[in-house]
Amino acid sequence: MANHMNGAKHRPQGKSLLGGAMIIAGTTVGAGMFSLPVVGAGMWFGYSIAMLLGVWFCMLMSGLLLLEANLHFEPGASFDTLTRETLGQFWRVINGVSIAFVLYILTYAYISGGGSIVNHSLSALGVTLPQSVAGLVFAAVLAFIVLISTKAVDRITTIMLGGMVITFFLAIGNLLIEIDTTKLVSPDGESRYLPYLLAAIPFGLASFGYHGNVPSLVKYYGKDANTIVKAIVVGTSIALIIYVCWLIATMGNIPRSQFADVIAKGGNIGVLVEALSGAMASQWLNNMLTLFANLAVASSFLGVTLGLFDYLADLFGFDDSRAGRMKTAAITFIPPTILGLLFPNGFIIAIGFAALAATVWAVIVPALLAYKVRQLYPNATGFKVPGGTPLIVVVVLFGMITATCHLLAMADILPVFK
Ligand SMILES: N[C@@H](Cc1ccccc1)C(=O)O
Repeated sequence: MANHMNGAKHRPQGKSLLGGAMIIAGTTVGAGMFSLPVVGAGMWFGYSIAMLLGVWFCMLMSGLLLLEANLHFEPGASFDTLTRETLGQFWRVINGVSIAFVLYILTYAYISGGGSIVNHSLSALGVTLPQSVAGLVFAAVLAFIVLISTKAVDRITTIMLGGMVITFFLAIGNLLIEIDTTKLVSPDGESRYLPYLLAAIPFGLASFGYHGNVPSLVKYYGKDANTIVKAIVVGTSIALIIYVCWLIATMGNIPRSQFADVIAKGGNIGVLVEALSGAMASQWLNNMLTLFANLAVASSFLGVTLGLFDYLADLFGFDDSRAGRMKTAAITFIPPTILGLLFPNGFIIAIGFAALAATVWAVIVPALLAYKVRQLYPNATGFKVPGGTPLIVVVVLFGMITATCHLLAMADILPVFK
């Protein structure tokens, strides 16, 4: 799920490392995860794992660079303040636009993915709906929760996270036991693998996005660099472990050639879960897997839209009265829902565009912020990410290469597995 930042404010004293790590892991693990086996099918397992490790490292470093810059400000200062005070108006605007874009496009991705998985669940009950209508129902129910209050979102996401942990271990645990290692190491289908890596990198980046929560952690823990660093390292490592298990479970059960089918059907969450269901003997575990997918998308939807809701309320100056919240809800939910009705299957495309915008505010801007604060405060003694300027260059290059990969794949210049 994403953006558990609002939950942080309500947490009582006694701030454990675990709480922060869960905020980061909860934000990181979300819809991006469901795109990984689909976009990784071309390069398959080994290269997918190598890509995840590389992306995890770069996204961890960019988060720590953001933290380094953030610690030069008072707790509570967020992206807007950081960019305004260090990089100036130009970057402030670019940054703000890219954040808003990511939140909106993710909301659309969740409506598309939510429609797909709700539809898959209903079909098991013998109910068939057009997918766009299923997306509308999914969005309407969850938007209502956001409209009620931040507290409602906080309570419900906590329950959902608990449900996710249980259903993940039941369903994936079983899939992990049943994997066929020959599927993992000697896949079927065409013999080209490595060229497909480039087009998949943006999806790895989106899956490891959590950076909106770094300022929230500084606000939550104060200037306790040590604990925040640990929370980010532990939180992103949990996500890495979950993704590796997820790739083993999917690629160890669905043959590579069958992924072409999943992709031809749009690669949406319901289609992937359906393909995975075929590999499961027990109907009960099958239901657990479906429930897990529903909860994962729903909790991400709540997290992201709450972030978008607060962002837009602040931007347009709408207050917290009933009328104010209705206005904010209208601009938060209506545009992505209309998009969901018009294009119910744009899930994978939306995650790709989310990654493109995230290269700006979650990768390049954090590196530039750290570079700038090091120039402004050369004698600072606080937390500093090791690696000096070379590491900053690596992170900026990673962002630029990922953005380029996405644009080239969109222009049909990079090979995409079909
Ligand atoms: N990592 C989140 C998406 C995300 C991207 C960027 C920032 C925050 C969240 C997901 O997989 O759903």
